[in-house]
Amino acid sequence: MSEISCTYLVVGGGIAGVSCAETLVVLVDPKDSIILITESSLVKAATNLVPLGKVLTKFDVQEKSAESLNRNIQVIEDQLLNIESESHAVTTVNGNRISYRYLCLCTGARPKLIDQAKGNPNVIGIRDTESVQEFQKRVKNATRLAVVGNGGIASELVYEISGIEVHWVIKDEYISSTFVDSGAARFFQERLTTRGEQKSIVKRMRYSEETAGTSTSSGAKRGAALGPDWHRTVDISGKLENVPDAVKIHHKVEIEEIVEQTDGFPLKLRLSNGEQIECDFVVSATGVVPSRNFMCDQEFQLGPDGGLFVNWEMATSVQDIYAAGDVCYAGWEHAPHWFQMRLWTQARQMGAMAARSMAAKRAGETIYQDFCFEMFNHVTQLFGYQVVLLGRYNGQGLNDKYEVLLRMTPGLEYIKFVMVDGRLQGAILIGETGLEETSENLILNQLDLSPYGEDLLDPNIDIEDYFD
Ligand SMILES: Cc1cc2nc3c(=O)[nH]c(=O)nc-3n(C[C@H](O)[C@H](O)[C@H](O)COP(=O)(O)OP(=O)(O)OC[C@H]3O[C@@H](n4cnc5c(N)ncnc54)[C@H](O)[C@@H]3O)c2cc1C
Ligand SMILES: NC(=O)C1=CN([C@@H]2O[C@H](COP(=O)(O)OP(=O)(O)OC[C@H]3O[C@@H](n4cnc5c(N)ncnc54)[C@H](OP(=O)(O)O)[C@@H]3O)[C@@H](O)[C@H]2O)C=CC1
Repeated sequence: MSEISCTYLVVGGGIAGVSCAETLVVLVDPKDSIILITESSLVKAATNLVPLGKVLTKFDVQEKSAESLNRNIQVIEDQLLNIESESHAVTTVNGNRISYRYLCLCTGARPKLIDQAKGNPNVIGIRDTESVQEFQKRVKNATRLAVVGNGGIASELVYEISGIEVHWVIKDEYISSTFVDSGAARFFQERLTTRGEQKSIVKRMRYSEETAGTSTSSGAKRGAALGPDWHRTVDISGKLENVPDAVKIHHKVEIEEIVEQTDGFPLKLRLSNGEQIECDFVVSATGVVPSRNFMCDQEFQLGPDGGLFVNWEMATSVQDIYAAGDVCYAGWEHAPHWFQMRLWTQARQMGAMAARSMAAKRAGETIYQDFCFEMFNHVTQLFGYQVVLLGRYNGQGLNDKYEVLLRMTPGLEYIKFVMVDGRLQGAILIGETGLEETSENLILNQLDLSPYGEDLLDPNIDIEDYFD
């Protein structure tokens, strides 16, 4: 067993771990050592940061070789096995024992498959390179796919996939409910009837796992969650040449049972409305569970979702151990317009916050929570549109006691303001609206907008000029 020691030990080569290690490089005394344990030779890093406002930042997620990280970060390709918190040390799968002063756990999450899957190999989740390769292998020989779930992965997948019949099974009345309301869903849905057209082309320099080699001693290609354009860098088309373009959406139903068949399609899904779908396989895009795949001599306090409970400093309940990204549960009292969602926007912000907290603790300094936790902020791409989500964009936590101001130009933009007592609480901005910074300001400063009434979104009034 090799004995190694360091000041800061970060576990996980995803956005949270890399953001934590890179922030430490900037903050800490160069005499203090930083080790990053990553399961894969490829890590995820945020690049091309473009600020769209005070907190809102658009960025790319790039997969890069772990060796290309700052040279003050010592990278060890390995897997965390056990934490001896009393003696401030960890042991790993490859037989290393690493002593630390501060430890930050950024081990991410894994797909939460529907209970009805019951270990059926034809029900799969999508998370990392390994799982997407499995998906690719199946889709190549398939003619009919069922997708269950109504969040990020399902929304991306049904739009991007081609050459295969798609049945999309959702519990809700409208599509993409994790991110948008029914109005925006209608705005998006037209894109599902024109699948294959209007898709933007993304070009990006990318290492491939094959060229960079595999990582863990087991040779498994495990790693961080996929990047934003994963579906454009791998071929995800089925074998059909002529498929009806429209995705068949099954609204307000759930899968009750999955039956294996020996004739025809390998699976038959019984839905809660009595309908049945026969298909080759199912993608269960039904959320994630935090990856606590290591042992510890002390029990961690957990959140209701099984994540490591952290306070605003990203400190867990175990001394000198911090956590960031998908593995953690944000256990502090949130600002009125912030809530946790497992996104790389938050993974990056939490990783940096954990680094600041550990560095401050070491230096005996007082710090405050980063401003980005004042307001939920997320920029993404859905159905070929830029989507910006700010504050309580879907009226989350407002107990249906809010008003909505809407402006929509089909095929161009969808703007929704969520208002309470004339004050802006959240916004959905789809398309190139140019309203990101103004909306952010209006949520943060809680200006009384009632005098403007519906004129606030009048296309003839330039509210950007008015309020900036
Ligand atoms: C298909 C897909 C598309 C997505 N698209 C978007 C999007 O468009 N926008 C967005 O904001 N978010 C998106 N997300 C979510 C986003 O990817 C995650 O929220 C984010 O990557 C979380 O980062 P993380 O660093 O916490 O975890 P991860 O990226 O999962 O990284 C965790 C790392 O820890 C390593 N690890 C785990 N256990 C151990 C161990 N015991 N020892 C050592 N290392 C370990 C893993 O190998 C991995 O490298 C998407 C997710 C998926 C799956
Ligand atoms: N563009 C982006 O920002 C993207 C973000 N992501 C992120 O990656 C992670 C994984 O994505 P994804 O798996 O889509 O998770 P999400 O959390 O985005 O969505 C999960 C969806 O599955 C539904 N669901 C949960 N359980 C069941 C069930 N048993 N039967 C039917 N539906 C169910 C949820 O409904 P309900 O909410 O009602 O429980 C929700 O609609 C998430 O953290 C997501 O935010 C992924 C892709 C793109």
